[in-house]
Amino acid sequence: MKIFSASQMRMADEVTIKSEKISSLELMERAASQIFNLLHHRLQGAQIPIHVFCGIGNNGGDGLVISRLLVEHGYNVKTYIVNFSENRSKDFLVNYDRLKEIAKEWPFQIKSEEDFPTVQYQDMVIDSIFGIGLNRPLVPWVTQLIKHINNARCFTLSVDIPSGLYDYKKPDDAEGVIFADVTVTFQLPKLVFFLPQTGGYTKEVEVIDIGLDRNFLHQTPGIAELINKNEVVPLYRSRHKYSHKGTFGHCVLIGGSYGKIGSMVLATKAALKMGAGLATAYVPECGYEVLQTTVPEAMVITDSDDELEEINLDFEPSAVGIGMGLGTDEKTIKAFEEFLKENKAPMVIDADAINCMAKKPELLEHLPLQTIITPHPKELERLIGKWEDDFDKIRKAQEFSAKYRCVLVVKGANSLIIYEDQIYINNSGNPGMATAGSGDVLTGMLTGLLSQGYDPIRAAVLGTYLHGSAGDLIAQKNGFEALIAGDIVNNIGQAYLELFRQPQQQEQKS
Ligand SMILES: NC(=O)C1=CN([C@@H]2O[C@H](COP(=O)(O)OP(=O)(O)OC[C@H]3O[C@@H](n4cnc5c(N)ncnc54)[C@H](OP(=O)(O)O)[C@@H]3O)[C@@H](O)[C@H]2O)[C@@H](O)CC1
Ligand SMILES: [K+]
Repeated sequence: MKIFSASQMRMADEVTIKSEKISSLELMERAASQIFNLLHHRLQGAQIPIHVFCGIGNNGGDGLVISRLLVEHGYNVKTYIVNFSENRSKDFLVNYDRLKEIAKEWPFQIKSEEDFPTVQYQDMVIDSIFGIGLNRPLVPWVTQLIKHINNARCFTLSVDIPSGLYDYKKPDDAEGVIFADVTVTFQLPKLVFFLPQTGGYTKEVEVIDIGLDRNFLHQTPGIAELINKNEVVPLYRSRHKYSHKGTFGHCVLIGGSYGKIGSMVLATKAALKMGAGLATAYVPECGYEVLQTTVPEAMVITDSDDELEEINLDFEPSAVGIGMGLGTDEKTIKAFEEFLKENKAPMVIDADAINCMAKKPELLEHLPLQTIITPHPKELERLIGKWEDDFDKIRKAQEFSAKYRCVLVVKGANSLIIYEDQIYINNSGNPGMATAGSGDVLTGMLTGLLSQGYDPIRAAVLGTYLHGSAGDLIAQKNGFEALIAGDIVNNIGQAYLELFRQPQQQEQKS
């Protein structure tokens, strides 16, 4: 599913108004009535106090429509106008008058802290203060109002985006943003819902289709693509009856050092479980017996005793995964450099191989085109330097990717796959996957896909999704805490099957 910027959303709005020959007011009515329907369906007329906080722009206008419909259906509603500006939008004003016509109680004006209403824990709040139009810091009393609403800790529904969130940078005050239980957002999800610094402002996201112009949505490239099942199914390549193990390549996993051979066991097994035809593990001598015993399907080549000092392969691999438990000893860096100069096969670079490159950036010059690099945030920082906020991080990662023509898989709650100006946001996975060895499994999985001839961007997107999906299958059975990396490997088969099990519901998960 595409993600648009605020200006693209505004453009979609305008195009729809022209192509459908409807007014912006009608579009607002259509969008906001859908939120009302959702609420009505769940509340079934319950008489809990509902506080609707409306700004003075179109997000506020949406709030006024919801208020009116709630009043018309006999709900216990209080409407507030948050007067942060005199510049009221046209459609706000029309809906303001419409509400006044039918409501017994006129909207209450909030102009300063003295006007703040009491909101109780058992009440409900509809947050329609700011939408995607927020473009500068809030005046202090509006920040206070947001904190006042948050303090009530009552059920809060944000319209389109939690108020106080920009769609292009982190908030000025981390506490000056509505903490929403659910955000009902129009037509397409917003990037902020999936980034570590801002994703936590809403527990759930529901995307509602408000019928914006299909052609425009289809033809306009988004700023990012959210990856759910629907997006990855077309990436899967089915197998032919007459294929043989040579068809699926012979990959090599390189890494391991004394005490860190387990990472290689996980990665090697994962590559095979993903469908690589053959896999060789290249490890120091100390890893030989461990690998032969725990992954009998793999072949093993060994180097010196406790860490790698040389990488000499006696075959041309179809793909390489390197870095798990590798260490960053000078001799290992040298071996890695020599290997990079020789190697032509597609690669996945992880963990200590990333740290080796951070120590010796010249290594980056030798990467094969579209090498996949899979850093966690600390490793990423070693590659691209510090960032201001998540948006700056993405920009810097894009520049890095363009400079070295590499695919970055930035690991996190929603891993980002970045290739030059393309951004994919993985939407599978869960907090249980923040566990030792989870990254080693991912590297093995991506190597397994490259081995079968998947191109690197497809491999990165499909592999990251399946990794998260395998984790989700475990969490459904065992919960988050007991999830360990070996279970992810064991569920790769189920994750493949899950791709084709049932069509996905039109529902978003944040
Ligand atoms: N896209 C669609 O298809 C549809 C969109 N719809 C809805 O429209 C919403 C966007 O509405 P919006 O553009 O009127 O902006 P909104 O967020 O209400 O802000 C209001 C104005 O406040 C101002 N302002 C900004 N920052 C400020 C600050 N710190 N302190 C004070 N003032 C500040 C700024 O105006 P400025 O003063 O800069 O001229 C801004 O314009 C969207 O989220 C969705 O809910 C639906 O109705 C239908 C379909
Ligand atoms: K809002």
